[in-house]
Amino acid sequence: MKMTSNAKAHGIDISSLQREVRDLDLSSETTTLQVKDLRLSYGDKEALHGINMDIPKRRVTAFIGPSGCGKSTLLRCFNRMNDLVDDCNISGQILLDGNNIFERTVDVADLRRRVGMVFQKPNPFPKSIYENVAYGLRIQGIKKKRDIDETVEWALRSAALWDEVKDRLHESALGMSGGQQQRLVIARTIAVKPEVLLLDEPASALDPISTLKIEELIHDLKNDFTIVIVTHNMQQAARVSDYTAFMYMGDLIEFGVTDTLFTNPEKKQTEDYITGRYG
Ligand SMILES: Nc1ncnc2c1ncn2[C@@H]1O[C@H](COP(=O)(O)OP(=O)(O)OP(=O)(O)O)[C@@H](O)[C@H]1O
Repeated sequence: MKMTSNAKAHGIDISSLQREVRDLDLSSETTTLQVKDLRLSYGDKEALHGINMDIPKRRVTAFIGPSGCGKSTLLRCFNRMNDLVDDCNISGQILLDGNNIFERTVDVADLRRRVGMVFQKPNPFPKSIYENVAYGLRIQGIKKKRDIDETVEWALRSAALWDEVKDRLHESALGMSGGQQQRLVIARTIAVKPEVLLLDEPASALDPISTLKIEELIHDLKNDFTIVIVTHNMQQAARVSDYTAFMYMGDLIEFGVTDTLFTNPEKKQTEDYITGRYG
């Protein structure tokens, strides 16, 4: 069944997206990541001013908003990548399956396995295609070749890359196209079976065909993973996500079902942004 809405915002015709009609409702979702009064400062400049939100399990959540509003900063909190930034102070909580990820006892390497991240620019290791995907498994101590072979194939198939690379698994990953490299990085990330996949503008460095493949991949992967994607491309947010969060200057302005947010936003700031009045 297709959507029947004719609403258009920012040139986005939601009715043309041909998505299944589902009764999405944030309040009836299971929460994977719960953000509670999260504040973050770089030095004396506060970049997140107290964010509260529940990221739903096995859905795609998009973060949109003008440059500098804090999308990547918030995304990086979910696997504590901001720990690597000097002079960065965080208060509040993020609960992953109910446990605060900022607790001292949390093993950050384990957290980053459970919450994997893919960046804007594909960053394959200078190793073979096979070894890129096997890398995380070896770190986990998996030694049996058959187990590694099976997971490498599963991850490459899940990343819609297997058919393109199965005959050259032992060639360098650096010889792949940018779009293939990004799918390889996604395969590498999912090989260790994370619960959450963070995607920071994963297609912005790619051509339109590779972008489409990444978007199709996101659609397939949400059956198994909770996905959070930062994107500047509102058409992309509308195409791939179930829920969208609109941020502005360090605040979460509106968070809800993507189709509703794009066609009938509650807040004027959201409407101004999606209709192209600023940003
Ligand atoms: N490492 C850092 N050190 C200091 N300030 C930072 C750092 N990273 C981000 N900021 C500041 O924090 C604010 C939010 O930045 P962030 O990159 O999260 O925004 P964004 O919405 O992802 O932007 P863009 O869409 O341009 O990537 C900005 O004012 C930015 O200058």
